[in-house]
Formats: sequence, structure tokens, C-alpha cells
Amino acid sequence: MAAASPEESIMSKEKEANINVYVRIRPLSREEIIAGDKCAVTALKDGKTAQVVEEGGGYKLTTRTFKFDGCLGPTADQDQVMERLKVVKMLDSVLEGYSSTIMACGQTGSGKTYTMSGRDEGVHKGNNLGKMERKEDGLIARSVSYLFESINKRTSNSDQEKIYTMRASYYEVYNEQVNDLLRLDAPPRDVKWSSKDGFYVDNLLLVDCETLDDVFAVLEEGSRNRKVGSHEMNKDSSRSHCIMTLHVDSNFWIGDCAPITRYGRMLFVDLAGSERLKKSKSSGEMLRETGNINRSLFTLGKVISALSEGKRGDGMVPYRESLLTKLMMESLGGNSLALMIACVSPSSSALDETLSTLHYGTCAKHIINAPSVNMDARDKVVLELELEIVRLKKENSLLRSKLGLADEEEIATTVTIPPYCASAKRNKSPRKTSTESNCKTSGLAKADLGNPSLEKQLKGLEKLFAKDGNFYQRFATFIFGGKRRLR
Ligand SMILES: Nc1ncnc2c1ncn2[C@@H]1O[C@H](COP(=O)(O)OP(=O)(O)OP(=O)(O)O)[C@@H](O)[C@H]1O
Repeated sequence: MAAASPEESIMSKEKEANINVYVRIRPLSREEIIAGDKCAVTALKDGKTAQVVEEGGGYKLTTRTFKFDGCLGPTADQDQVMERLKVVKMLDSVLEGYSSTIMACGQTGSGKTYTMSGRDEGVHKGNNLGKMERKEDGLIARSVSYLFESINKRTSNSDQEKIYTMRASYYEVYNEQVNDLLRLDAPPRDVKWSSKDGFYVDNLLLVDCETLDDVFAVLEEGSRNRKVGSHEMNKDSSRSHCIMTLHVDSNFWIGDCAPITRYGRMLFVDLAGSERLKKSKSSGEMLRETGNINRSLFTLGKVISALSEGKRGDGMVPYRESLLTKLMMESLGGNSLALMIACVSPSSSALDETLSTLHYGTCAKHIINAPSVNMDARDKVVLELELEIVRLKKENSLLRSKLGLADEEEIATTVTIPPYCASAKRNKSPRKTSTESNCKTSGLAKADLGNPSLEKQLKGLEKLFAKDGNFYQRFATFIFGGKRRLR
């Protein structure tokens, strides 16, 4: 895909977008097959619908369908997930300065960690060319590889020295506290608020990543330090909500001005799974964990439900009721592009949880975010002014062509400032110039000079512009036959 220019990317997006929701149905596990569970959830051929078949009393069957942006069945491999979910599009946006979030939700053992991190997460052997070597790598490893590949391509086509920098952080929300997974010796981190960044984790370690292996090292360290426990439903169950963030800053230059920086961010959120205590048989410390997991997921549900009803803003939406929802504020109803993967087991014994996940996803589909490029206010103004100049130049050139005048660029090489130009009058003697700034004051091509009737008409126009500020607007309206915004 051809990369959009910074100007194009800013002008073309900046509009509201729904959260994309996909369902992934994992295969029946060995334990489920041994227990004689039936397959009750299937992906229909349209690639978008999940069908649930419930057994009532006797032979009565009830079929329910849930439609999403996509539904992937048990045979879909990690490659297909990456492709069908259009993750690359989100990653391209990150390189253009947007925030993107991919979050996996679903009951315990439904395949969230498998989808995000793959199997044997943490034992990656990447290389700096970004080639994929492992079939079971999850979305995080694949995304990081794509980002490096794409950055390499973009920078090799540019003569600027350093365009992209990448830093990574990895933390978990465990029992309503935030732990930095890259600094286990550090005390729990505070969640603070700023008007610029919203809620953020204070004092989090950000690791500079110059190569793919640097990011894989962060992944490995974070995954190793994440709280994992074993219960009846998953022997490697994640006991915390995990958020890995890639900060991708990109610099670009317009003309001679100082570089403009855009702050792209990619968030990978692997939520802890909801679980029924009756089934998971958690006890002791795990029981407390389960309580906290279910409570924060309940709040997340409330936030999703409020947003899907069209409520907006802090206050109307209960973001502040849990740490997880505070930290997800940008992703849910904020300025991030967002993708939710609802993971489900196909097993008939997990039907209640599966239905609850599908309802969760159905609600989330209605959430509207307003993606916008992250950049400093000063840079935004500079960029807007640059874009305005480009627009005005185009408009000017169009006006000139309608008037039958030569293009400014042509004048730049040949122009003699006409005698009636104010600046020329001040200087008295006409000058030869090749700079653009001088040609802006001239307004005529050499060939046009000496044409007395044209000179007279233009003089008249100039007088009208000077006398009547609105004349330019009316003039443009007359020329273009419609209303145009001219500043
Ligand atoms: N699509 C899949 N294909 C093959 N195996 C899968 C798939 N999805 C999940 N599994 C396997 O199912 C088991 C449970 O998956 P996983 O640990 O990813 O669940 P989880 O939703 O993250 O659970 P928890 O919330 O308890 O952490 C793992 O052994 C995993 O390898």
C-alpha cells in the first residue's frame, strides 16, 4: 500500500469511526472433546456472522446469529487473522501519527493470549529485516515485524536522517494496581491525569527499540513477568489485564521549517478472561484475583454499554470506576482507532459465556471514536498554515488561469515588476528577480506587460480589492460559480 503523505493523511482522516469488532472461534480443546462437548458456535460462510445453536429440552434447537465486521472459524490461522482483521491498515495509521488499539476479550481459555501473543510467546527470533519465521506468532509479533519492515522502506526512500523512533512499554493491571512488567522491582505505578494525555501511567519504563530484536526482548520480558495462574479451565490463565504500547514518533519536514513530529501509538490489550467460579474452581489468592477481574470487566461492560447508547465524555460514562477503564479511555470513545477481538470457545458447555461475549461485542460495534493525529499544538498550527498556503496557491493559480494570466512559477524565472506595484513604486527602478517572494508581488507575466488594455483591467481590479474587502470573495464566487471559503 502506498504511504500517504503527511498532509494527505491529516486531510483525509480526522473523521469519526466505529470500533471494528471481529469474533474468533477457537477449535474445541482436547479436554472439551474428551468431555464429549459439542460444537455449538460456527462461523457462517459470509465471513461475518457467528451462529449459535442452543439445545432446549428434548430435541428443540434454537439458532441465533450475531453479525460483526468479521467472524473467523476454528480453522483460521494466525496469518489469516492478521489479514482479515486489516491490522496493517491500523499500523499504517500509527506511522502517520494516529493511536490505534487492538484489544482481545472473552472468557478464560477462549484464545485471547493465543491471538495476541501466539503460542510459546516470548521465544522469538526476529531479524531486523522483519521476516516472519514462526507460524504461530500472534498479532503483536506480526505487527512489530510489519512496522519495522515498513519503517525501513519509508526511511530508505527518504533523504532525511532520522524519521521514526520507537519505544515500548509493557504493564499489567492486577488487583486494581498497575505493575510495570519491565521493572518488577519497582513499586506499583500511579495512574495520573493530564489535560493533554488524559489518564496515563506515571513513571513507566519506556525502552528505546532500534531493532526488531529490541521489541522482542521487551515482549519476552513482559510476558515472563505477567501474572499467570492455573485453574480448571486454563492451565496458563492470565490473571491480569495486560497493555503493551509501542510509541512510534515520526518526524517530517515541510519546506525549510523545523521538523514536525507526530506521535503514533499502538496499544495491544490482552484482557484477563471472565470466569465462573463454579467452573474455574478458583480458591485462595486466585479467588481474590477472579473477583477483581470480574469487577473490572463489569465496569468495562458498563463503559461499553454507555458509549453504545451514545453517551459521551467523562461523567456520563463511568470511566473512573476502575483503573482499566481509565486507561482505556482513549481507545473507547476517544481519539484512537480501535479493533476488538471477541474470542469464544465453540463448546456447548461454554455457551452462557460465549453469548455474553457476543453481546459485549454487539454493544461495542456501536461505539464511535474520533481518530485524530497526535501532534503538538504548535506543529498543528504550522501544518495548517502550510496546508493553507498550498490551498491558496492552487486557488491563485486557478484564478490566474481563468483570467488568462501566466502561472506564478513561470513568472518566477522571467518577471519584471510592473510599474504600478506598490513595492516597485517604492523602489522606483524595476528589478529582475528569480525569487518566489518577489514574483508574488508582481502578478503579471512579462508577456502581459505592455498590453495596455489588460493592464488597465487589472489596475481596476486591484483598486476594487483595496477598496472593498468583500470584493475578493464575490469575485471568486462569480468566477467559480459557488460559495468558496476564502480567508
Ligand atoms: N485458535 C486457536 N488455535 C489453536 N489453539 C488455540 C487457539 N486459541 C486458543 N488456543 C489454545 O487454547 C488454550 C487457551 O488459550 P489462551 O491461553 O489464549 O486463552 P485466554 O483467553 O488467554 O485465557 P485466559 O483468559 O485464562 O488467560 C491455549 O492452550 C491455546 O494455545
